[in-house]
Amino acid sequence: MKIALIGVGNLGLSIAKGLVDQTNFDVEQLVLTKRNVSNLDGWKKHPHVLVTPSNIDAVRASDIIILCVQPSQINTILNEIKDELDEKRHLLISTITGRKIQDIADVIGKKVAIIRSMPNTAISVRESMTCLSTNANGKAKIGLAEEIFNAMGETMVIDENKMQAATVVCASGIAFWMRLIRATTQGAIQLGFDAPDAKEMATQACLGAATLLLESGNHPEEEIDRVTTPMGCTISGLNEMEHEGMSSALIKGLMKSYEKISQIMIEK
Ligand SMILES: NC(=O)C1=CN([C@@H]2O[C@H](COP(=O)(O)OP(=O)(O)OC[C@H]3O[C@@H](n4cnc5c(N)ncnc54)[C@H](O)[C@@H]3O)[C@@H](O)[C@H]2O)C=CC1
Ligand SMILES: O=C(O)[C@@H]1CCC=N1
Repeated sequence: MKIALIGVGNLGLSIAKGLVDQTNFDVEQLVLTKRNVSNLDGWKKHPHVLVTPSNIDAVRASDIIILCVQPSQINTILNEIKDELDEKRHLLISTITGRKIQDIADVIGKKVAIIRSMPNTAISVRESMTCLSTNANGKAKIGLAEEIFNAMGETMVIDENKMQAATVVCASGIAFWMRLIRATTQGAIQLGFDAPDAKEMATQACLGAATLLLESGNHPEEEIDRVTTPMGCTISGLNEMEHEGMSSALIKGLMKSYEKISQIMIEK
């Protein structure tokens, strides 16, 4: 595959790392673009990686173009590359929050296959939960998008009208989990562990909980029932957390993030 990543910032770099480390398919060429490429020098040592400030050169050299710029930057990029896009050759994959497939199609004015994706930065370690949507023009290439993102985690094809919700749960979601891990780390330090040990304990406990749910297929509450010994310490702690609004705070946070995406959608 010949892939271009347009705008390699936080997410683009994570995808680049995931792509060069995955072993499911060959990346014949990976082109990375950014306005100022000076801090991408390390990537030049990778075989098959090309670094350039030219989005047009990247499109010319690639079949699959992954757009990773901020929502406010996307129209500038689309106007810059649209004349180079070929309806038969190119697959355009957007990671842009709050920008619909139709918004992109309207700017480029061609029937290029467009797929909207929502990965998270754990794509760098091939553990992303990536949601994908497409419209009629992209249908034939959804399998290709699944192949790409399945090599770097799990994928789910969803209706585009659920993409905002998926952004909050899966992409913002890993930040929410990390904040919970940090809070657990702080608690463990207060209980006497040094910071590195506290972080390792909190992180592995989190990984264990997630793996248990994924592998068993059980509902979280079923597994919680196995941990909460009657009159024990776990239920005392859990109930105290609920009195302080833990579940409510998380749900309210998800709703607030969702509302913010609606605002980003208006600010085109
Ligand atoms: N950061 C994350 O965890 C996730 C981000 N997203 C979406 O991905 C997109 C990028 O987000 P981030 O990586 O966080 O932003 P970022 O600001 O870190 O990266 C954007 C990059 O685009 C580059 N850029 C700007 N104008 C350019 C141009 N004309 N040509 C080439 N490169 C240009 C910037 O230099 C920067 O490196 C956003 O639309 C965001 O909503 C989606 C899922 C997760
Ligand atoms: O915070 C943001 O707007 C982007 C989208 C999801 C993760 N980062």
